[in-house]
Amino acid sequence: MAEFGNYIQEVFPAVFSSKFIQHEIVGKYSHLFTVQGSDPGLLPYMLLAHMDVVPAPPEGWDFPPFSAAEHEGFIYGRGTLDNKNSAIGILQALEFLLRRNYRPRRSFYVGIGHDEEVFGRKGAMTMAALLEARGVKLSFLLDEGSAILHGVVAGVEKPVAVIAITEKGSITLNFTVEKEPGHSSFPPRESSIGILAAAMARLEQNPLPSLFGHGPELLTMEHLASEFRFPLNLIMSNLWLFSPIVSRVLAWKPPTNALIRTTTAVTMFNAGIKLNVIPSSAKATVNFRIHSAETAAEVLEAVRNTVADNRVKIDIVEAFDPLPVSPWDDQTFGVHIFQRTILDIFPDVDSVVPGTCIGNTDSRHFTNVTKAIYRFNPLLLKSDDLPRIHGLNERISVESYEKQVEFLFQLIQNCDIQRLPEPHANSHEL
Ligand SMILES: CCCCCCCC/C=C\CCCCCCCC(=O)NCC(=O)O
Ligand SMILES: [Zn+2]
Ligand SMILES: [Zn+2]
Repeated sequence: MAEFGNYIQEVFPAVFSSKFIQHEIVGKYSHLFTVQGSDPGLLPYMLLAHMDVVPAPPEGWDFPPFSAAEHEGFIYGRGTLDNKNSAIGILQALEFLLRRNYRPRRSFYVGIGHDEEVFGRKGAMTMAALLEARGVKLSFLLDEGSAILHGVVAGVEKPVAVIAITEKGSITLNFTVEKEPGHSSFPPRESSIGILAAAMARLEQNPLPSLFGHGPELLTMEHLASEFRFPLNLIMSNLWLFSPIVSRVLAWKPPTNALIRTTTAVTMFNAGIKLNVIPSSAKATVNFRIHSAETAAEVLEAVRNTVADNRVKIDIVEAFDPLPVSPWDDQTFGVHIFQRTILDIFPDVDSVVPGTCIGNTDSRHFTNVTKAIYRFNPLLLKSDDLPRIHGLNERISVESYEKQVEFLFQLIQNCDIQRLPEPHANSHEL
């Protein structure tokens, strides 16, 4: 982490030597930049990213996950999509602007967290507390969490920019079964492993119900309606009638299933120490991502009812409710800026629609400094790209990275325009 700090100082000299940029190290390794605009009357905004990554076992990768190998126009490596692309992309865009002697009118903050993948407690939380203590109010905050999607939603053929206006809640539970250990030659009828495995199977086989129509996914589908061909466009425009069918279609694929319900993911399972010893305990961890219309307490209650076995002890690792919904209308400065900048840099994007971030981001710690939190990575993602995030062969194309830098370069300048002209393509809707 410290080395990364040295690296950015070396490769972005204009950022680190600018008279109007203050750089602070927060929570030991995170970076907070305050870019002082020339007009102090304008409300500042914030660009957020993170430098930490999830682990990457080398097996199964075409190129070593920490090599940044370039092959056929793609850079392979853990973090290329989540979220070194934003961390480096923001600084790269700022460096380019400074080298052209650009002085922003509107102040802004750049936050690069170092512990997003472990809840952002030291990085993002401390940066947010610092801003709050300084009395900062942001006009908007932009973080990772959604993208330009192409071929991800069944029936939508053109690329659509989905800007997440909220993110799901989360509850992680540890499940433990304790039993008397002993010799495997005279085993008990049920082992701790068998009891726990059965409980996990019940959780997987009884997913939480679809809540389609009770959260912001309804808004997403309404905004996407015109992207579907006949008769799907009619169906999407009349969700009051067709929502049960739409809900079933969305449930087919994991990324859209995640939009309509609280998801259940068994992520860790441990038991046993030797082949001829009955294990004394078995442990599992399950991560639930909570739909906007549900709370962590409700999910816990539903889980207890499904497990329905007192021998399975349940402990909460972490829990938080879904995040508030940010404004989505063309009077909102950030929304206007995103729409305009997407039109400038991605002319093939057919619609800009509000969505839900199905994962969690550092932005959730900033609710006290702004109500306008948006999660959007200016990257084109196809269905085949989604499993690479936290998975194998994570990669970004050189072209996509360049586009990301262009988007940020343009966004910073668009934020300084006194009165943004009307967007030039009226097929794009908000
Ligand atoms: C009509 C919209 C369909 C939505 C389909 C899903 C689109 C997926 C787009 C982007 C990928 C989501 C990544 C979420 C970012 C999460 C960052 C992260 O890893 N945080 C930690 C965590 O959540 O555990
Ligand atoms: Zn991330
Ligand atoms: Zn991640």
